[in-house]
Amino acid sequence: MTEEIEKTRVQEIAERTNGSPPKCFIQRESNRPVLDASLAAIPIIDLSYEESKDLEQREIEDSKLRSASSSGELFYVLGHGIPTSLIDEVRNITRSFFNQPKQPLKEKLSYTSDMPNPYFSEGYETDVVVSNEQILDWNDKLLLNVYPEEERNMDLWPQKPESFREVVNEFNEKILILVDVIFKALARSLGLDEVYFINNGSKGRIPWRFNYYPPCSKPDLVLGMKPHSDGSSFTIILQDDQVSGLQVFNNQLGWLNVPVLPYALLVVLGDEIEIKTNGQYKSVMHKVVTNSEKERISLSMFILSELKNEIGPIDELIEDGKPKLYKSTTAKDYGADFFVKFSQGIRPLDSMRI
Ligand SMILES: O=C(O)CCC(=O)C(=O)O
Ligand SMILES: [Fe+2]
Repeated sequence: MTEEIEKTRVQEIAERTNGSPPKCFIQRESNRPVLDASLAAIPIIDLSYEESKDLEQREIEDSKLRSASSSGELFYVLGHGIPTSLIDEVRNITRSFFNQPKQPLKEKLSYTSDMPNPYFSEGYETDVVVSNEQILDWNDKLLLNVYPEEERNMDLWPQKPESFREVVNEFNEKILILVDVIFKALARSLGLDEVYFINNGSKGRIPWRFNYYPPCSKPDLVLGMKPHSDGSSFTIILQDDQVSGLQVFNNQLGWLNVPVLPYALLVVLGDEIEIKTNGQYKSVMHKVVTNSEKERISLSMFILSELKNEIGPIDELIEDGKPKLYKSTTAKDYGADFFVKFSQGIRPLDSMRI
């Protein structure tokens, strides 16, 4: 089955088996999800103050950001200036690519790359199988390098729905602005020059991952996505507007369900920011659970450094005799390491600690 999965997709298996997961998807007992976990209290940061002259309110929002980031919480952002109609369109093209109206598997498989990219796989994919012991995630994804434009591989961009490319371009323009706003707020909240991250290549690449989780008849035994933290500085996630599934790990309370907030965007800090801030800000552990009733979609946009850049603790943040807690590496080497470890459920960040 693990070999077969490379030629088919979870959606097809789910349809063939009526949502009943084959053995390679069944989690070991210790990793099985708690589906009725409590709801996480997610901070909501209003970005509309970021570019305004109301510095007092901006400081309030920055301190919420500082508090969430240093305690390993994810947060929602509102006041992001992206029209709700565009957000709806992004969800529509995502559903439409995977499922509505039903797209033949063969057509979708034509967007699978035959040249694997060691830093970030591209195209219509499911879990990369690196070992026979591996337990697979119950999801399919479409990965596209959206930014910078020179790195786009247009052969892998769906022709259907017809509006796909236009909607991605329009959303990308808004996301690029939002990324700057978030980077500035992060830098300010750390006491760094506002443009620190923007000017040193932290906004180097932004691959997008459209995720599709089919209904699963055994949600208590299977995971939509295994526990992980992202390799990015941060990831912006557009969640399904109706179906929840994302869970976040809280040190005191364990795994918690992330509530749906339809027109807010979720920000999840990743490994790059934890390394750069020498652990002051935390990369967030999260996973996805499935359900037996409804399919679920999401879109993750990973904000990653330029490949040639060094990722290591920032000098200004290790002054005052603070010890360096993380090694330095290049974004290229970290990406390659991440790619191999992610599929095996190993956290690459652990080998960066000194
Ligand atoms: O589906 C989600 O809500 C989260 C997906 C995720 O964690 C990822 O793409 O890295
Ligand atoms: Fe993630």
